[in-house]
Amino acid sequence: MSQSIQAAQEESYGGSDNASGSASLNAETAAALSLLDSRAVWALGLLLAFVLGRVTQKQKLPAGFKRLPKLAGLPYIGRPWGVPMSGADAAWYFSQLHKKYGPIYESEVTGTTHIWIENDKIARELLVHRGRKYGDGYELPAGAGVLGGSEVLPLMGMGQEFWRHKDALNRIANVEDVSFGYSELENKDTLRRVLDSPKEWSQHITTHCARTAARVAWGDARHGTKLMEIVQDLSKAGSPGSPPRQEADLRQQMKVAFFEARDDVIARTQAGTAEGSWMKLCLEKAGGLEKGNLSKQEAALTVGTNALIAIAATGSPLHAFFTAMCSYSSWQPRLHEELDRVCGDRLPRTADLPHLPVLRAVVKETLRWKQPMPLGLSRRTTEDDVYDGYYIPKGAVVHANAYLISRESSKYPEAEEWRPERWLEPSWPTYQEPLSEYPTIRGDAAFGYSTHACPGIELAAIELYTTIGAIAWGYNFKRQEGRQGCENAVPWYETNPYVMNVSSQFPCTVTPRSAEKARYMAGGCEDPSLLVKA
Ligand code: HEM
Repeated sequence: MSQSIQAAQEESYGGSDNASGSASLNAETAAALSLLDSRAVWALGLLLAFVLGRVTQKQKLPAGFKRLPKLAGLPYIGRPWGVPMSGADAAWYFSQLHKKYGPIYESEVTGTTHIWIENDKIARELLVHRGRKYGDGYELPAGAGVLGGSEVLPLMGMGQEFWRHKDALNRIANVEDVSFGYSELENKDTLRRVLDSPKEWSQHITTHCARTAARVAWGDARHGTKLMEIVQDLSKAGSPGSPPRQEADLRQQMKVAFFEARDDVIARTQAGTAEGSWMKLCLEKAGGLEKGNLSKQEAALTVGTNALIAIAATGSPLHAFFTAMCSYSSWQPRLHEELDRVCGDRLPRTADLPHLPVLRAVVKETLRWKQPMPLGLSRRTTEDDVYDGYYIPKGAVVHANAYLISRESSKYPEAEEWRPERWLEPSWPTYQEPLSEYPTIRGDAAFGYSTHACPGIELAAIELYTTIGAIAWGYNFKRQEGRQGCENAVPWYETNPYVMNVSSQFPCTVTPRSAEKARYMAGGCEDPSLLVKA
């Protein structure tokens, strides 16, 4: 076909004595035509595949069941495109689909059915009440190749091994003093670092999370330094196209760090100098741990990955708190008034929490507003199921979209706004009494639903309440004004495909609330080498 059109074209140009010009023209024309040709073949192929797909799809559905609303896609390959890779776009993308397809729908990617759940009622019905059918592990991009599903709890499938690890984790993560008192000790040092270099507030928050997690995990904050590097590398290794070599190195790096930290606790326990920690509990098989009976190797991996998750997960709402303070500064006087009235000239403690409803509302609303895991943690179904007449196949990947669930309009009017009053005033649908107990982040959907739901919720609660309380007790926060403010916008929402959402550092002016508070915060810092960003 292209040959005859080429001949006709030569004729219409009437030949040429410029041989090279003619040759290049012909080459261009031929290329364009072959592109046209290939487009036609593609179009025909796609049409054929579409028709075939419609037929086969209809055949696959068991009799008597309805098919969930399904996102359009290509047969066989399904819909591998669509979900934006990063930024607020992902959240926006799903809100548009939600409007069109409703609260539960499916899509297909290379033969796997993905189920998208976007309301709390359905998420609870499927993931809680039928939890065992919806609890199989699903390899995440950030986990694939780094640590296998058989080694870390969040990626494990259901079964005896899962329950043995889960039981052990629940025990170590829920002892009477979940943070062993380290959270409050670290708060004081963090305030000191922010005083020393306030522009580096984001770095200080990450340092705070790493030190606290390392102390809780191994009784020594120094192990946190390595974890900070690993958390950064882990997100890089999870990027599409990252070389397998890098993942293998990271896997090795993680294991070395976890085993070294474990051996350090063994040595300190033998010397009688080990402070309280998850690892010490495991080694002593304290608090009923003998039941789970994790080997030393399993304990090293369980404690290590738990510490890594704790750093990334708690860092997210701590960053979001700065965003909220810069965007809704009128709440600062109300928060300061409560903290001064209840705590006076010292930092807030766990025992103060029943008297700090405004602080708890600020924390809960921050968690709702900027979900740390906006698209949840995906699970696989272990058997076929039927919901409301709709067929959900075995092996489907189920995503509970935390971002949209936390924005259901009947429950959360003005959902895009950060409004702590929705937890404090009876006119809002989410209000609950008594205020000495509510609002609380315990049981919050941000910690997941399924049998895999977060075992770190108690530690997260202590850390978020006391750390945000301490920072708010000591400081005023202000976004940049004028031209600088326009150039350095406060980030709205950053979702990414790697599970955890943490905003990057943005310019925020952080100043001590008074000279007296500054003097208090200046006193003491356990590790002065961490005062300035290395
Ligand atoms: C603000 C802080 C945190 C948030 C928002 C958070 C959220 C979550 C979510 C959404 C899940 C998945 C639940 C599901 O599959 O349905 C999860 C699982 C998990 N979290 Fe957290 N988490 C936080 C802090 C922590 C901390 C401090 C620890 C450490 C003690 C921790 C350890 C874990 C572990 C080990 C899992 C996997 C559990 C399993 O697969 O059974 N998390 N978390």
